[in-house]
Amino acid sequence: YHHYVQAKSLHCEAPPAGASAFFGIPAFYRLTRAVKEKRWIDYLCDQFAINGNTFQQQFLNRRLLTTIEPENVKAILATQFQDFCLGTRHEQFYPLLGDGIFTLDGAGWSHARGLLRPQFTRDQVADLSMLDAHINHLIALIPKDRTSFDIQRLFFLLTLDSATHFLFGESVGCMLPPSETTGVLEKSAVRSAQGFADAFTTAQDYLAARSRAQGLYWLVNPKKFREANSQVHEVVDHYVNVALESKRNPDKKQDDRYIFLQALAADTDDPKMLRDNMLNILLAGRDTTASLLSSTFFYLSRHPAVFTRLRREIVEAFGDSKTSIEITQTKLKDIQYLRYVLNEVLRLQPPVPVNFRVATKDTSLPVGGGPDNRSPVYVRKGQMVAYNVFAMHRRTDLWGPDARSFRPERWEENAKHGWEYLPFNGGPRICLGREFSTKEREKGV
Ligand code: HEM
Repeated sequence: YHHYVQAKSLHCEAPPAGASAFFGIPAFYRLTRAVKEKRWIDYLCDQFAINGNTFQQQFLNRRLLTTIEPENVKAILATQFQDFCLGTRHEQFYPLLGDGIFTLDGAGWSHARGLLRPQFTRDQVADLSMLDAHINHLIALIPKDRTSFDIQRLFFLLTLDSATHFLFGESVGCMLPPSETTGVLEKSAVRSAQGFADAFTTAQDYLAARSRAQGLYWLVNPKKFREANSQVHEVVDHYVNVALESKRNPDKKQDDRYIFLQALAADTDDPKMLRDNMLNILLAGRDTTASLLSSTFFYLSRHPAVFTRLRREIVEAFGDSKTSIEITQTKLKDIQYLRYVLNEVLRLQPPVPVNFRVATKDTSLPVGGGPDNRSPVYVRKGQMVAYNVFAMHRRTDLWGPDARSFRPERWEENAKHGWEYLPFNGGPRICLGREFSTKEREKGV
C-alpha cells in the first residue's frame, strides 16, 4: 500500500511486464544458456523487441527494471545520481578489486575519484611516445606470410603491456619472448608475463560470473578464482612496494620520468589503497581498449571503402612508413574521419554494452509507464535498474533505418548526440580514462 500511494503521488504508471514466471528462474536459465553460447547480447536485445523500451520482470530474488530510454539513463546517471548506487558490485568484485574507484559508492568513491582525477589531466597522459615500443612489438607478432591470425588476442596483450607501463612504470611485457620479460614475474607465483595475463583474465571471468549471479554472487568463489586473485595481488604489491620505497628514499630514484603509481603514492602511503586503485584502473582500461581496437579492425576489414579513406587521411597527416611525421595529440584530433570511424565502432560495439544501478530510495524514472509508455515508472528502494547501451545505440527511431549498419559518415551529417550515445557513461561517474583511451586507439590505428 505504501508503494501504491508513493507511485500515485509521483504520477507513475506500470511499465510492461517481461518474463517473470517461477521467480524468473526460467529467464535466468535462458540468459545463462545464451552466455554459454556467446549470444547473450542478442538475447537481451530480443527482449526489447518483445517487451518495449522499458519493462519490468522478476529475476531470481530481484525485481528488475530494464530500459533503453535516453531520458531514463540520464536520470539514473546524472539528474538523479543520488537516487542510485552500484548495489552489490562492491561485494561481487571485492576479492580482486578491493576498495577502489570502480567498486565504491558515496564518500569512498568521491575520495578515490578526487585522488585519481588529477593524474588523468596531466600532460604526461598526452605522451604518445610511450606507446611506440608496444605497437612495434605488436607489429612484430603479426605473421607476414598472409596466414590468418587472431588480432583480438594480440590487442589484449598490447593493452596489458601498455596499461602496466603507464600505471606501474614498467610493462609486464607479455608480447616479448619470455627471456626478455621482467625478472619480477619469474620470481612470483605467475612465473611469466603470460601467467600474469592468464591469472588476470581468470579472475575477471569469475567477476563477470559473480555479477550475473547478482545477490547469489557468494556462491561463485572457487579455489581457481581465489588463487588467481592472490597471484595478481602479489605482482601489483611488488610495484606498490617499489613506489613507496622510492617515496621514502627519493635520492635512490633511478630516473625522473612520470609514473602514475609513484605520482599517486605522493598523496597516500596506504599500500592497499594503492593496490586496489591500480587494479581498478587496470580492469577499467585494459579490456575496454582492447575490445575497441578489435572491433575497429573487424569493421575495417569488412568495409574496404572506409579503410581506404581512413588510411589516405592518416597518411596525408603523418606520412607512410618511409616519411613518418611525429604523431601528436593535436594532429590526431584534426583527423576528423578517424574520429567518425571510432565513434561508429563505439556505437555498434560499445565495450561496456550493459550496465546497472540499484535504487538507494523509493524514486521514479521519467518514462516507460502507462499505455503509451510515456508516464513515469516507479522504482522501489533496492530495486535494480539495468540499462543496455548496446541496444540503445541500435534503435532505428533514434539512429535512422540504417541503425545497424556500420556507416562512419553518419557522424559527418550529425556529429552531436546526447544521452542516446553513451559508450563512456555520463554524469559524475563518466569514464576517467576517456581521453587516454581515445589516444591509445588512435595510435593503434
Ligand atoms: C574505449 C575505451 C573505454 C571505454 C569504452 C570505457 C568505458 C567506461 C564506462 C562505460 C565506464 C562506466 C562504468 C560504470 O560506472 O559502471 C567507465 C568508467 C571508468 N573508466 Fe573507462 N572506458 C575506456 C577506457 C578507459 C581507460 C583507458 C581507463 C584508464 C586508463 C579508464 C578508466 C576508467 C575509470 C577509472 C572508471 C571509473 C570511473 C568512476 O566510477 O568514477 N577507462 N569507463
